[in-house]
Amino acid sequence: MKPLVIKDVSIGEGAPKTIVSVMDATTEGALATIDQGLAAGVDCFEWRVDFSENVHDPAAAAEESRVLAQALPKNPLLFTFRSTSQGGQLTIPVEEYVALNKAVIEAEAIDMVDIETWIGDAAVSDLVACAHAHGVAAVVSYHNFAGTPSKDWMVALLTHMQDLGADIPKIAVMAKTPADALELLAATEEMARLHAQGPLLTMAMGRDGSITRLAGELFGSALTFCALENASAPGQVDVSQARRIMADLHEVLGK
Ligand SMILES: O=C1C[C@@](O)(C(=O)O)C[C@@H](O)[C@@H]1O
Repeated sequence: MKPLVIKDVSIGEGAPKTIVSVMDATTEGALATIDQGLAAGVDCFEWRVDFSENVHDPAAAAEESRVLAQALPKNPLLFTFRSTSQGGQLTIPVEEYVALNKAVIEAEAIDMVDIETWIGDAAVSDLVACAHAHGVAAVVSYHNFAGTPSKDWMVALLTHMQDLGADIPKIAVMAKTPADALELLAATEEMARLHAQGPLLTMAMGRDGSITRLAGELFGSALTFCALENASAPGQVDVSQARRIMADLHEVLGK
């Protein structure tokens, strides 16, 4: 598996890299969150545009992406519109979703873009091609808040995302039992060992899934979403605690 190097961060090498969500309505608020994250040693930032006052204005969102990227000369910036069914704040028609993502990609300020699978393979491929044409890495994502599908189903989905051109295939499922966490880890391990061409991003949400957010170095998940002040999904671990635990695990694994 080849690491994905973006700015000063090598994703897929060593301990998983931390990422926190920026969930502010205004640019000033987002910049303050980024400052707070940088001070806490966060590696990557996810701008959750579904919280932004610019969400219905692609040109304003593109401009905001430039301002946020300027605050991050060394750390990757992921752009995400998260739909309601996937755990986000609102839902927009696919055409509006594609137009918003294209406007921000074409501004060439962001480093990665999150593309939700529910929009369908044709729209996913269209956005992946647009991202690659502008030097932006594609994270193709799937969320399931109802439960954890079988290992084989998750491996098939991760493989399909990769076939669609994803630089980072990503799945988040809900763990209701510790066995669900094991299922997600087994899918991640199998995908990493047999099929992955680059880094993966997988997690089980909820209290019983938290362990999957910390153990990625061994099982094959290269990035982990953490809580800065507020969590953006259930089961996220505080970023300082996650960094400590993952640094300790990295040391143990190196022995
Ligand atoms: O896709 C993800 C992962 C996530 O849902 C989590 O479970 O940590 C949090 C979201 O902000 C992010 O967009």
